Amino acid sequence: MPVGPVDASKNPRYAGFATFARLPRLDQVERADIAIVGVPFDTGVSYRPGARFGPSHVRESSRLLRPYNPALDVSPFAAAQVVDAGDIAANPFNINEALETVQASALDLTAGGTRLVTIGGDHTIALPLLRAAAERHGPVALVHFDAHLDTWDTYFGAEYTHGTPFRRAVEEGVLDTEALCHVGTRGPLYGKKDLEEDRRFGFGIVTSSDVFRQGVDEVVDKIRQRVGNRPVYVSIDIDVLDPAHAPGTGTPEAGGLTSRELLEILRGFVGLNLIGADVVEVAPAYDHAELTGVAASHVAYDLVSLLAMRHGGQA
Ligand SMILES: N=C(N)NCCCC(=O)O
Ligand SMILES: [Zn+2]
Ligand SMILES: [Zn+2]
Repeated sequence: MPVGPVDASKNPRYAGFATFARLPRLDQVERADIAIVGVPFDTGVSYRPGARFGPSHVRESSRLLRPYNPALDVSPFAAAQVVDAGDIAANPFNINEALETVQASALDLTAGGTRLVTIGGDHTIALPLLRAAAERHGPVALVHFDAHLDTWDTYFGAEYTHGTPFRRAVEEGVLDTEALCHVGTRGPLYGKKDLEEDRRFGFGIVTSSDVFRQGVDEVVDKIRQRVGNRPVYVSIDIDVLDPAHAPGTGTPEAGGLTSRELLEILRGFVGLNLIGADVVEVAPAYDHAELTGVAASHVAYDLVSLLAMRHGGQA
């Protein structure tokens, strides 16, 4: 029997230490099927800093999560042993070293087959997480939810930033270039070339406007066709949501998805071969009333649910 969260009917949910969803810590259980891990790192940002405080904010905002997920008909914390593995201590003054630490820690945590849902941190951290995923599964498919492409080349000559992880990932061969998709893209670019290069790397794009005009079902069909049954990693930059739904982020763009649209698309992923995921770019200093924290915690909860369904043989 998995060790579940603290019972909110016996211990008020606002009391005690904030682990994700009030789950046990990794060191309190014998083994974990799914682990939430934080990466408080934001040295890769190009605009507002503060995503280093994302993991603790998302944990605080996850206290109200309940054990049964009706949208997916699963009790994720009963179907699998889910834990909070704490934070990876990434060096804030040396990006290369931070990337190595994140990659090594992700490999460590997944050694016994544990699946990871990582809370950022800025988007730079997707690169070492994808490197670790590829070491375990070979080049992986990617569904990338974001206002931005994040396939730019360099900023101020720097290769490893939050605007460049997926270009580096393609160059390094950790992605399956037959099965790459951005979802929610919008906003001004540096030039048309950004889109041409992105297409050359193999990405398909479902823009934020496509989600609005075509609707969730058609978008889910397109993504599923592209991914098939390949091992797939899902990377969610919270700025894929409209700033009205997620103001607490570093590079906000108008015209984004609603949290309902994002959750509905994720719920269309039942049966995909999901091997890991992240939720990044939550910067609490710009949040209001935990809007962004709550959105991110619910998105992480649905990702955990999808992984738990696979673990429990439900999907
Ligand atoms: N990954 C995020 N959130 N933003 C990338 C923005 C890159 C830029 O400043 O052009
Ligand atoms: Zn973004
Ligand atoms: Zn991003």
